[in-house]
Amino acid sequence: MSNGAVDPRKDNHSPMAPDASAASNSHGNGVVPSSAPSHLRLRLNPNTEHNPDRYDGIEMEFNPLLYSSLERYLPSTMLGANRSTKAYYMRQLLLRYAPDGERSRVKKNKEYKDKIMSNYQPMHRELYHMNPAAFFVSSFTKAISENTEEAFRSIISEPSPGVLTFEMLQPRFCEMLLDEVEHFERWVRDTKFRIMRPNTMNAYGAVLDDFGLETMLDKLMEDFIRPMSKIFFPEVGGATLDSHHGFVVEYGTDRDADLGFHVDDSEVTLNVCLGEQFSGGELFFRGVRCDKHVNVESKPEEIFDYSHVPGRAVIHRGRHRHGARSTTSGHRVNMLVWCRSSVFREMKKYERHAPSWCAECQREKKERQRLSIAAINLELQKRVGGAAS
Ligand SMILES: O=C(O)CCC(=O)C(=O)O
Ligand SMILES: [Fe+2]
Repeated sequence: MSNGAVDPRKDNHSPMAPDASAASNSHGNGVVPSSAPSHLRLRLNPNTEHNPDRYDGIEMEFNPLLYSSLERYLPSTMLGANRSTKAYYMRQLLLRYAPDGERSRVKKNKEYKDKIMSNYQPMHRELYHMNPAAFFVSSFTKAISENTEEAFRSIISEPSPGVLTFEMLQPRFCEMLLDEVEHFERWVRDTKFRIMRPNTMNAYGAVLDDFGLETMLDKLMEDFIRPMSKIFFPEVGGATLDSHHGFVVEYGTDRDADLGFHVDDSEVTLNVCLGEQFSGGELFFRGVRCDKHVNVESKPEEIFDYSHVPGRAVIHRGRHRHGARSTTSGHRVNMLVWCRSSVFREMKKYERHAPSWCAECQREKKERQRLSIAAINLELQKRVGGAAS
């Protein structure tokens, strides 16, 4: 991103956790007074003479236009309040309806998928059922069947802490998936179907779950990603991954060029390069951070660049800040599986301690310990000095 801040990357289809930038903005604008408006009622008819405020620039979950429209329904005593106060009250009101909103979002998504599934004819049907012997290289399936840290370590390299890479996909699988994605995109163009892109930061790419690959990717998560995450990322819910968002991203001169600095909406991300010929497109990593520290600068030892190789996978925590440099020639396609743990997300809400996986929280904790040990030493020296004199 141009201002250097980290973008919490979201997909369009899953419930949104409060993201770092929205949280800091709403506090920064002073939008959140201390008490909730339990008594707030709207007028039955709008006050058409009232000229509502504009709500652009206040980052909250609902569209600014919705706030402007709703403002005319506020009780007359509220109309003279400042913009932040009005926005706060309207947001509380809208949130009361959020569960319904969520239900209708899920329903719409199902309708969207059903429409694709009943019209799209897959090209390679064998992709839609997990077949480890045909999909994966033998070193990977062997390590998975042994399922020990030692077996995984024998195929993995960890060029920077928390960034694990290994050979994963057979060239034939990569080719077939590339064909399938192209075939799907051709169908989208021919039928003028309006597709949803994988997330908020890509203009190209496709959601694999939307055109039939959801069950296969669920199996990929359960039987292949989770066993590794359980060993290497237990502190972010690696053992309890239970849902995923699977998609492909596409880069090149006639596609997206690069991808800004961000964190994923995942606990663990699997990123595998499918091909084809390209130069550039390196992933750059900048350390793991919690919401509070997402924009804290990186330490030199956290700076790491990785060059994609077709068939090779990278697996990392979703909160490991990263981005992709420009693909300067050719065409690069990567498959991503953002894996989530509902248990981890629920427990995070009640967590009081600094998370063990945030490098900055751990640095702060060590600094506090260092200062308190120094203070104790100083006090001891004073006492010893006092006793001696
Ligand atoms: O282009 C890449 O390899 C990175 C993609 C990525 O980080 C993402 O889609 O979340
Ligand atoms: Fe990412």
